[in-house]
Amino acid sequence: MRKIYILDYTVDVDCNPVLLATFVCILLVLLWQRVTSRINSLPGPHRWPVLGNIPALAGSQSLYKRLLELRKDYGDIIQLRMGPSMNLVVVFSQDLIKELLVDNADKTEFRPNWLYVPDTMFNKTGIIWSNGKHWTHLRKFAIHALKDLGAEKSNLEQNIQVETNYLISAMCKENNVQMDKLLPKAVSNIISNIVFGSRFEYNDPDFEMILNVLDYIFKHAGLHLPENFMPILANIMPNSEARCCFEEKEKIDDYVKLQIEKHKENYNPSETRDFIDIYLHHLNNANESNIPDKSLFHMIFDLFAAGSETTSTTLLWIILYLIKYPSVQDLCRTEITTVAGLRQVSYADKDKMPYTLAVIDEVQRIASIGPIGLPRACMEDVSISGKIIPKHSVIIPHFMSAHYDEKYWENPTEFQPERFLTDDGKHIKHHKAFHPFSVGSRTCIGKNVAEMELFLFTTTLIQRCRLQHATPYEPLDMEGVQSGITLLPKPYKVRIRDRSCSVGVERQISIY
Ligand code: HEM
Repeated sequence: MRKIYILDYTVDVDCNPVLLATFVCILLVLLWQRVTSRINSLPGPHRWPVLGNIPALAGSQSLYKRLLELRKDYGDIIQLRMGPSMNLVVVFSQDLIKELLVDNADKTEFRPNWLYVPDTMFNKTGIIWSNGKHWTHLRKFAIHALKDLGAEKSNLEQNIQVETNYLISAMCKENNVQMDKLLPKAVSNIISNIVFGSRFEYNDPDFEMILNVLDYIFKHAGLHLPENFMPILANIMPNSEARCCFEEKEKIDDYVKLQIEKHKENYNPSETRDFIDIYLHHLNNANESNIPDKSLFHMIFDLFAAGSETTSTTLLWIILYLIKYPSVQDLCRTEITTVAGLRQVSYADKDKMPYTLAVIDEVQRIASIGPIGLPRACMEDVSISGKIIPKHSVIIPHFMSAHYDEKYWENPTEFQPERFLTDDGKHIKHHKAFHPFSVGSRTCIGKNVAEMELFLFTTTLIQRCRLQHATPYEPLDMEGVQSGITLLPKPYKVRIRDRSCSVGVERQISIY
């Protein structure tokens, strides 16, 4: 036995060098945790050695809910340690989220590109997961390209109208259609039109593959994956979900590469078919392009990843609320048919349909499909409400807490579309604490596209179909399940009556 002196600790240990080294390592980790927990004084649950607070979050199916439970104990800014060294700060309530993302936008607009899973998948080069000048260039480019392609003009509108017609005929064609499989197809076809200049048939095997991969990634690549905090697990865990995500994504990568090559082969500088053409024009025209070639490839994945699942999940929630509140559905239908009769609804009609818009907004608020935002990071200390969020923290704005903030919303747990209407009921009222598309310098670039899709899909569906709960003896569960990134409604069944057909064909659709 020998005496060992480490700082102020004195210990007797056996001289076996392996045991000695292990012992010293553990001691250093404990000391490190003790020192850093004193420096960082934000409240949070007890941290375990090495694992930190991973056990506090593990097993919780819905991360957003677990965080709300922790809020009750630790307040509106909580700090968690993920693994041995990653600091995670969760911020609740409208006032604090505004202070964080708007007042401190320049300090909190970063993505934490040390989070292993998204960092490996997005490779720091797309819009979603890049930072600095590269991100600014790509974001600007994509916003302009979406505008040029008609995100605010008739091109996009026509594509959405065509797709709503395909969707409704697919819904009404057979019994027991699975809506959670059909809606992502309709919505992804809008992105496909933007990016590739064409839509897919719903049974196209490439399309099925793209959607399956996106679905897998959305369900599995959330912040909850332990590989994010301990990358080594991706190599040693036999069924590492992170590794499966990387393998799945390669399938989309191969498809996108092929499409870019095809576009290059029949490229015509005087024609603009889609996003890929705009990019090729940019490469041809710029003397010195600030956007590297591989970025196109990553931007395309970003648009599919960010624009498909989010929109289709919102539509699943809208249908759920319409069957839960048939009188709301009737009011929408009266408004829609008064304005448009049986003709195709256009986006210009929206100014005359404030109630229907208010219903869409209220569903986005109450369902909060992105209950917690995509992770941000601060590259320097940020002070909010007198508390310091330490440099290099991963920051999570809890958007659902803003959507239910009693300071800004009366009876926030109640579904009240009228709260989004002006007193005379003729216009939409804007609310400070409403952030379905986030706030600050990193807000969603697809907001205009998404709003047009939500309006045209919802109005056309209500205009053409009567939607009813197919199993009214079973209560509808309005609480969602967080599936990776988004909050999905629990399974429900809808009876759908096609109003455009005089005999009124009835079908049943399911949302699993
Ligand atoms: C209802 C549908 C949608 C919702 C709820 C939604 C919501 C969001 C949210 C919450 C963010 C995170 C912003 C942040 O970090 O603070 C985001 C980012 C983003 N969204 Fe959307 N989105 C939707 C549709 C779309 C569509 C249709 C597109 C593409 C056409 C799109 C493209 C993007 C991109 C590229 C980003 C990353 C922005 C950046 O990091 O700079 N989104 N979206």
